[in-house]
Amino acid sequence: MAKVAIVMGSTSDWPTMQNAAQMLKSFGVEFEAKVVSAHRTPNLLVEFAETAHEMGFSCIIAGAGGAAHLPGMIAAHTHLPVFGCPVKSKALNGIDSLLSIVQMPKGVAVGTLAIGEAGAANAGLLAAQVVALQDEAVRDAVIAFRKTQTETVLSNGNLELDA
Ligand SMILES: Nc1c(C(=O)O)ncn1[C@@H]1O[C@H](COP(=O)(O)O)[C@@H](O)[C@H]1O
Repeated sequence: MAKVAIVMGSTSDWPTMQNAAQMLKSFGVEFEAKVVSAHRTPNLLVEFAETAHEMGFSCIIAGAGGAAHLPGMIAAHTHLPVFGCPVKSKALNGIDSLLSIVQMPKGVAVGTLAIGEAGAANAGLLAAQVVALQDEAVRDAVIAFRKTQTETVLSNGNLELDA
């Protein structure tokens, strides 16, 4: 089965990026998660991105905060789809991360998600949808998830005042 890679700039991103991992796990999609940094481990980044397709990954989720060059640099070294997750930074609440990831130059694509946990979870969902193109069991799991979500919202009914 195709695997999904989750890479992040630091272990401090893991609480956010775990949301992507949990989403993949819920659909039965195999994943590997590790720290790779464009700034701190530049050689590892090139080695990882250049060989990711040989390792059986179907797409890559890359999360980083602050000067978040990781997703773009990964995308520069692979033909696999890359989903970028802006991690919420302490100083600028993730606006820096978002702007660093989203404004890629034409010709090198990163699909940018929302800042923080929701974005990371949606990156996991998108990656599962990529895997679902070739894998019926994952496709059925994604469809079931969406159906349950819709039913849950519809069953909420009318909202009442607390007091
Ligand atoms: N943005 C990047 C990159 C990169 O883009 O390569 N490498 C680490 N970082 C980010 O630095 C922040 C602080 O890292 P530390 O908590 O380790 O100091 C993290 O959010 C990480 O993603």
